[in-house]
Amino acid sequence: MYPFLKGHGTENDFVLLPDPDGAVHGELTPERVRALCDRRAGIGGDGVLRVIRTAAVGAAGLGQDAEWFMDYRNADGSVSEMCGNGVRVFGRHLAEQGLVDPIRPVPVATRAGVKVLTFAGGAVDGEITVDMGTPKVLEETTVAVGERSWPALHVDMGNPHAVAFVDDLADAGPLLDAPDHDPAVYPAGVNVEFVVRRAAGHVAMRVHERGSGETRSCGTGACAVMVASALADGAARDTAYRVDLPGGTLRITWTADDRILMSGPAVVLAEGVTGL
Ligand SMILES: N[C@@H](CCC[C@H](N)C(=O)O)C(=O)O
Repeated sequence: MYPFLKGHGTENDFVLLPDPDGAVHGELTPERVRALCDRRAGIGGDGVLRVIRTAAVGAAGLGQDAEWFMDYRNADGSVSEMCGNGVRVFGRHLAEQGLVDPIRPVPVATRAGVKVLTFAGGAVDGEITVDMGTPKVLEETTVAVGERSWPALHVDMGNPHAVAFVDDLADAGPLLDAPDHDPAVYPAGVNVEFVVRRAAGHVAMRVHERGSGETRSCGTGACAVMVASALADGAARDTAYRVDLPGGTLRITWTADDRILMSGPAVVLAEGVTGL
């Protein structure tokens, strides 16, 4: 038996595995991740966040100036570079356990580099803002669902995203199957976002996540959507957008010095032990 917690950020939900010194899990296998994320036979989640000290990971280049490393896995057991909702939940867990001080900025190492978290008013249960770094805007591509296809913009937020503007979010249909994309452009797969405009500086989206299927929210996806929307609106840099998702709302700011800040809630709602 080993400890776990359950948390979510705008209903993008995760199983957290405290493993500070890397002694609990050893190699976290895809089979175990799938068992934990199973919504009927497991705890259930869109992904797993292993909470491990950077020093225990032993890999160079993860950001040795951050004490903690977010080891993120998708529900299908695959590894991803980054999870925007997950890193807020990860930070809240560390702060609630007294492992970091929420009064100060908290650096967290990820496979996409160090992300710095700020807790509004130093409170663990308030809004958390993540400095997501500089977005990379890459090529125009296409995504397709069934017979329909849309032009899309390839935005890299540390992990890959294809953002497509649609007339109606229902147009994207039930996103039960992975949208088709060009494997030459996305050799490691892609997260696909469908977006509609609501008002100036306000959009709504649905997402099909690589490795997890349709989820209620995706933090890196909301950042990619904001970048694509701001570029399309000619409003890039020094601007803020509200992004509505099925599971809640995130506020995304593109700063004058080309960084993306994502603000939203994080909840840790249960803890226990499991033998899965
Ligand atoms: N839900 C996450 C993204 C998780 C990783 C993604 N599915 C991928 O494979 O890149 C978020 O909030 O950013």
